[in-house]
Amino acid sequence: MTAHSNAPPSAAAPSVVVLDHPLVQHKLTRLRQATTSTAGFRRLTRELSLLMAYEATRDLPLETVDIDTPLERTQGHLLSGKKLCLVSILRAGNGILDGMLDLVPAARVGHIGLFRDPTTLEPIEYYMKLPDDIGERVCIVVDPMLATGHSAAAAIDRLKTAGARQIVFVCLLAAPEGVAHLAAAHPDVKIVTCAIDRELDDHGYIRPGLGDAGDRLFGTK
Ligand SMILES: O=P(O)(O)OC[C@H]1O[C@H](OP(=O)(O)OP(=O)(O)O)[C@H](O)[C@@H]1O
Ligand SMILES: O=c1cc[nH]c(=O)[nH]1
Ligand SMILES: [Mg+2]
Repeated sequence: MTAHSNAPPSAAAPSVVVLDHPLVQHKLTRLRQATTSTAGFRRLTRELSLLMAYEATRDLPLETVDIDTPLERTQGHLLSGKKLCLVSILRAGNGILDGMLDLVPAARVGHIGLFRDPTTLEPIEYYMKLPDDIGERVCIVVDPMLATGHSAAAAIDRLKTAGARQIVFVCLLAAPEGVAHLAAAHPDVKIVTCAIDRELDDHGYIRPGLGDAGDRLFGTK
């Protein structure tokens, strides 16, 4: 996959990677369409998760190992002892989590439950469970939407308090405001997204966007 680094909207951003691959853009366009069914939305999210995982795991360290093929002894490369933790921001993050676990089934999983207060747009936490050894793991935080960026920043605050040191944030769609907020709050966190949209509207929705990711994933509206 070709990963394309756009100019970050904030000077504080160490890296924002927008996946401009044709497969990603095709699936994202289908996902945006209001006529896409709940089943279709879920399937597309899962497929996009695999493609995003490819970029999100790009910097994982490898170690060289000796192996035997059926023909000869050679050297190969395996993921090193530094282990992964996928962290889903509930509930919409679970749509991405499912796909990523297909690719890295041995990863540990953390959950942070947050919902946005519809009036203040501030995140309200209702749940958190993380592996004890989170500080020794590379954390990939997943949530389909980076809108104001407050949910992502709050979740990453909690992760860092719990000891996490290496964090990547993965979303389907980002607003410029969300990228700027997250980059300012956590300049060490790499952001991987399929697109940076035009703007946030007065209700904090990403435009043109795809609507409410949780409702579309779980059919709650
Ligand atoms: O960047 P922000 O402005 O904080 O908005 C993004 C958050 O909003 C959505 O969750 P929501 O609050 O709808 O909860 P849900 O996953 O339970 O639907 C989304 O999944 C993010 O977590
Ligand atoms: O556009 C948006 C913004 C926040 N949360 C969503 O699900 N969609
Ligand atoms: Mg929602």
